[in-house]
Amino acid sequence: MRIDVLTVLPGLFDCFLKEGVIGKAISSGKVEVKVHNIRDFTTDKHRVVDDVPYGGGPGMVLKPEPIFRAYDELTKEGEKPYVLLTEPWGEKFNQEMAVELSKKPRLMIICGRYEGVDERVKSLVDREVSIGDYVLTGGELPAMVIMDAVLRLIPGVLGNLESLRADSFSDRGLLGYPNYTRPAEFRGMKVPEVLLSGHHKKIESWRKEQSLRKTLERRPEIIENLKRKGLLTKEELE
Ligand SMILES: Nc1cc(-c2ccc3ccn(Cc4ccccc4)c3c2)n[nH]1
Repeated sequence: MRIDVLTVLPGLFDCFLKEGVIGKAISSGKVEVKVHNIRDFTTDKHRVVDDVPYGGGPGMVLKPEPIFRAYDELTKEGEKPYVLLTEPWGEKFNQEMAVELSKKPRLMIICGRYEGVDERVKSLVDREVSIGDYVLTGGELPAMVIMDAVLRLIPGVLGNLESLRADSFSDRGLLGYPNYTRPAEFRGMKVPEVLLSGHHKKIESWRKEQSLRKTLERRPEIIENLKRKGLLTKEELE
């Protein structure tokens, strides 16, 4: 997969693209992520990317020209990207959308700043995406959240963990099961016996039951959603 990011703050992505699972996926060439400074697509001496809003009002708006110039330049050759615009009030990002986006060969993520982008930029956009009902200062963190959730789903990015997670609950949006590691008892808190039993079938069913129970308690709508889509097995429904 290739992702092109358009932003006026490219430096925000430096650590994200170097560290951890994402950093390894990029350095190994499993995925390609290019961050482009919108300012590099201006033509004036002062490299202006924003302007005051028509009709008055506070703050500044990102001008359409530099963004369109970047889009034209970056789509001259190769497959057309599926274009996302991060927005405070876009479609809510979730695991289902992450799975869908992970199947696209190429993404472009336009990151707004200030009061947002000129409305005409949305003629380039396939999906306006919000990462939650809270207001951030710009679209870069949402872009990193989306890339993190999408890139970890690319085959080979999670390495050998991926196969072990083949039927991963989290990819159906179920909440995770409790994790424990040594010591077996810590400040009087013991690790559940089943996890020390070495009985893999029992451990697997305990974990599945924990995940379903936690999801039913905290996010019953996820269970209803999976039931409606027929994505819960018969034994999971019992
Ligand atoms: N989930 C989520 C996404 C964003 C987001 C995304 C892009 C931009 C571009 C500018 N801002 C700041 C802004 C604040 C208020 C009104 C309009 C714009 C952004 C915020 N906030 N929260």
